[in-house]
Amino acid sequence: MHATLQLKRLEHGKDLPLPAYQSELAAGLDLLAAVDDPVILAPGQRALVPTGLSMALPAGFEAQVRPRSGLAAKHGVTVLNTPGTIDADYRGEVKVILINLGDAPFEITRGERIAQMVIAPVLQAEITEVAVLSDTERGVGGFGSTGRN
Ligand SMILES: O=c1ccn([C@H]2C[C@H](O)[C@@H](COP(=O)(O)OP(=O)(O)OP(=O)(O)O)O2)c(=O)[nH]1
Ligand SMILES: [Mg+2]
Repeated sequence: MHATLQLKRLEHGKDLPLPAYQSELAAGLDLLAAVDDPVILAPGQRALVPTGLSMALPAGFEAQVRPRSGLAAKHGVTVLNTPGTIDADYRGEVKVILINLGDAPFEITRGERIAQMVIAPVLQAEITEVAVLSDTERGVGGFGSTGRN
């Protein structure tokens, strides 16, 4: 599937490279921290980190902001609201909500790759209210209901 992603570098991100796929078939585009000064995340602390980017996704697509496994495995740093949702009609700055679940302070420096963004198709469903739902074998069972005797 082909889609064009329009990216705009904001004033405070003009010197940072545009996100790029890091390998031929990479799913994610790395997002960089557009912080001026380093930000120290204490254990348990979170921060809304600017990327210096705004964008226009094609209609019918979203961008998902996801953690980088390296930061998670090495430092316990992840994206709090993963997967973050960027709507196709959002024109504000893309920001990343990072949280430090590790046990040491983590320093976010300018230009560091803090998260990745995956472009994915979305379906906007037509909503219709009903009084009765169709019967199924599963019915109301969930939360570990299958495979029991
Ligand atoms: O990790 C994220 C998640 C969201 N956004 C931006 C793009 C998205 O289109 C907008 C709204 O996100 P969301 O719908 O998740 O937040 P909300 O709390 O429901 O805010 P709103 O009422 O603005 O929809 O915020 C980001 O920059 N980063
Ligand atoms: Mg919302």
